[in-house]
Amino acid sequence: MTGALKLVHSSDDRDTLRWRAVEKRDRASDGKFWSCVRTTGVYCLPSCAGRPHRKNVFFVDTRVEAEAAGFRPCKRCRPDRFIQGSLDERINGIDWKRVGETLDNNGWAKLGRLLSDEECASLISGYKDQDKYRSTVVMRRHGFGEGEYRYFNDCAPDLVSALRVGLYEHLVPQANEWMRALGKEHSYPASHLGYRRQCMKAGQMRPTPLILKYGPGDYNRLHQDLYGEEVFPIQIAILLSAPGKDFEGGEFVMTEQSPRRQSRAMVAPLEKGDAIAFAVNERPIKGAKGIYRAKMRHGVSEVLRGARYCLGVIFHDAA
Ligand SMILES: O=C(O)CCC(=O)C(=O)O
Ligand SMILES: [Fe+2]
Repeated sequence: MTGALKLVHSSDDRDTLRWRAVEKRDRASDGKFWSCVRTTGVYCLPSCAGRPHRKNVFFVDTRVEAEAAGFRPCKRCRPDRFIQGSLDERINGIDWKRVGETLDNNGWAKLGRLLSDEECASLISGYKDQDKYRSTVVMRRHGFGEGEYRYFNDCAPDLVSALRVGLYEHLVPQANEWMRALGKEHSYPASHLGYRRQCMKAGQMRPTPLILKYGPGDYNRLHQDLYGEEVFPIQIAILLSAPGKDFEGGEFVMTEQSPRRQSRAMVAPLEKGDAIAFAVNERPIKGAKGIYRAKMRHGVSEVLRGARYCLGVIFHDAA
């Protein structure tokens, strides 16, 4: 009997163990829980070098809880940069409620860090491997800017397919909501496989995930990634290079054009491995007199130094 009882830890016991891990700066505990420090308003990894007082600290199981309670990521241990688990686990761990609200308010939302340094490196090194791609686009030739990009063929790396399939499922409710708000009949199936069938019916069968590569002086003019009638209204980009280290300049920029207004410009600060979700074309905005349509465009400012790579995940296929 006593043996069985011993297995049941009270939350006090659990917190004692957690505090011990914090005291030891135990790396093995990173990602298992997060410490919120009331006095500073930040949350940390157990291995953080900071030395808070026990009385000022409480623990939460997820980052989403820490952020929801109003805590900011610690600048020292960068709990927001910590990644673990399978890609699906990372995708499921995103605070999709916040992403949805931010997409509604701004037309774009950061998803946080999604890819590890190793994953970024493998996508970058795969760029030279022509067999993986169905085509290479030299941007100058089309007046798109300077730089080039390659569309993956149907045998894209597992990582890219998993991103497309996994992210799609979380964006569908928002996409369907936007269609309703815009008064469009269009709707999107729950799975990306189902959606690819819908694209196929519209004659859009060529995969659109791509890698873009920019060197010094390169840039990407403001544009929309439309490839036919069938459009999924939200897309994702993931920065694969480190700003300030691998390259300088090259900011991800967006503009929003609302009826009878000047364009609004927005810059998304991204770090290596970070993902951003943004409106492909139109999105609904709730105004005082009802819902109106805003048009978004995105692009990249000039890269001043180094090399910048980005993975683009567009959900509709191309004609
Ligand atoms: O390089 C970038 O950050 C922009 C990429 C882009 O245009 C896209 O992913 O559609
Ligand atoms: Fe694009």
